[in-house]
Amino acid sequence: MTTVEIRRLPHNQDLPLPAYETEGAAGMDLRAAEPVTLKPGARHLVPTGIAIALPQGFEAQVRPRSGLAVKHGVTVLNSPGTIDCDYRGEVKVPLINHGEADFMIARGDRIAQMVIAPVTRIGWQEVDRLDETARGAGGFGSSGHR
Ligand SMILES: O=c1ccn([C@H]2C[C@H](O)[C@@H](COP(=O)(O)OP(=O)(O)OP(=O)(O)O)O2)c(=O)[nH]1
Ligand SMILES: [Mg+2]
Repeated sequence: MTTVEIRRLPHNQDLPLPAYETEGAAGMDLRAAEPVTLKPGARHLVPTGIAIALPQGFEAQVRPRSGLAVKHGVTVLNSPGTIDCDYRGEVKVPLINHGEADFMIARGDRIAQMVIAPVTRIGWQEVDRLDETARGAGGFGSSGHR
């Protein structure tokens, strides 16, 4: 198992660290480090009270929790958010309330999830012509929808 350094920030000496909630969970749930009420249509950058140092070759993706989306219309605005491996600031979650009711977040609530994923970095080889394929330039529904 890969071990990753994590730091609790001064305003968070008490919240549980992000954790896998089940044995097969892909993501670790992130908790709000401060309470906030999201009015319908409102967005807010919610602090999580943690900072991490991912090893080179990894990223963390900040993704919505489906329960919040389905039940309340609350989702991660920039989903999937990208935490770069050289970022040492606080992990924050830009939430938006697409629902019709106020959404109350208490300190410690699980508001999103973070999936650690490998990253491939590439270099470009600029060319005048790309190889030919069956698809060619077809896209955006070119193959139909049935
Ligand atoms: O949901 C997110 C997305 C990003 N970040 C942090 C970590 C990431 O490494 C940094 C920059 O994110 P991104 O590259 O998506 O934002 P940007 O608008 O391109 O800012 P920058 O110019 O700082 O790269 O912000 C978060 O805490 N939460
Ligand atoms: Mg960026």
